[in-house]
Amino acid sequence: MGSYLKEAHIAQLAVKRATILTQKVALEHLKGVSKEDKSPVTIGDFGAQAIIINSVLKNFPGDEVVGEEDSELIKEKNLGDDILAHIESIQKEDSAHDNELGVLSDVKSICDTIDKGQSKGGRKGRIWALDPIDGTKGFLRGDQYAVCLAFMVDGVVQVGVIGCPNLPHDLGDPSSHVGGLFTAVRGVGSYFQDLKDDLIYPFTNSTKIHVDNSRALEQARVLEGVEKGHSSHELQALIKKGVNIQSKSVNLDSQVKYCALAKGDAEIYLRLPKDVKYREKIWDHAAGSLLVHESGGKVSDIYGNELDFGHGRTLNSQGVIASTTTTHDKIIGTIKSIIGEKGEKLEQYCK
Ligand SMILES: Nc1ncnc2c1ncn2[C@@H]1O[C@H](COP(=O)(O)O)[C@@H](OP(=O)(O)O)[C@H]1O
Ligand SMILES: [Mg+2]
Ligand SMILES: [Mg+2]
Ligand SMILES: [Mg+2]
Repeated sequence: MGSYLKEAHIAQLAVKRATILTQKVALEHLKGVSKEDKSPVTIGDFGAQAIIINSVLKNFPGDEVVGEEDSELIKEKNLGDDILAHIESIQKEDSAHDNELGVLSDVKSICDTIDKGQSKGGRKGRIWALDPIDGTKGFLRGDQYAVCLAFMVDGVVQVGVIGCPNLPHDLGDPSSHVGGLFTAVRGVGSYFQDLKDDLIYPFTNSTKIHVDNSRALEQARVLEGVEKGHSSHELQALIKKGVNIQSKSVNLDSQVKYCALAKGDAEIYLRLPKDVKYREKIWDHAAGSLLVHESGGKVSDIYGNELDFGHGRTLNSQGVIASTTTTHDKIIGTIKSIIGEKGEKLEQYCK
């Protein structure tokens, strides 16, 4: 099987166009509406999903898309004209790529395009997994968020592209430039480039990135989410204690955590379940997990099993541990020593 470089290039162009749209929304009006499950969604999520699905299906018309959002709230809350205005403004700015990405010019086609993201996923065929804004809560706070797109074949992620408009180039140096575009292609590697630089071909203007395996476990830099409802910070603290890591974690929203790990700015990303029944969405992890894999790291569920992206719209496993290869086994061993080999004691930490 060849490498999916054309898919990667279209994904990069589409993610970049969508990311710029989200930045404009962030500047102009940060307002969310509440979805059925009470989680927030914004004009930025809808606009980004429309742009990316339109671009993907223009180039690969037979493919399916598993996208997070649908158009119901656009109609209910009358958001269509606002979304259209943002899409038209970004298309005007990025018109050089209209031939490759296509354009959207009315509310009905925006809604129809967003609703093409309802694939059930699965183990067969060419399927894209899209999170138009991952970390919507971070986006609304003005913190980290990411635009995430993955391409899968027969349930295996082949390409992952993540736009991170607010991520410092060096996580340890807050004064460094912000804004990155991360790309992973299975068998080829993981790459980083400045979000503002031109995308001439997948890896022009970009740097190959690697995880940093040089630190001892006790010195490892740990990443966790910001939202206490999305992962168990209590269990994460116990695991850190168990492996003797004393430093404070860096809390970041979204898949920028995978990006920071992949480029060697951190060693461990802990995501322990807050709810034993919760199953992670594939769009929350598909792109990021390939990025870490291709940069030499390891990603698994909390028991050390590989994530299965062919199961459907969700994974059929609990939590995520992403880390350098040198630290992974010890973390999984420590988790099992706390929650039991099969998670017998997990429930007592999930309230
Ligand atoms: N109970 C839960 N457990 C784990 N993840 C959850 C969750 N409820 C929501 N999420 C997911 O957490 C994602 C954000 O991750 P993080 O906390 O690392 O920033 C959300 O993505 P969206 O913001 O795209 O909806 C959402 O899908
Ligand atoms: Mg959401
Ligand atoms: Mg998400
Ligand atoms: Mg989202």
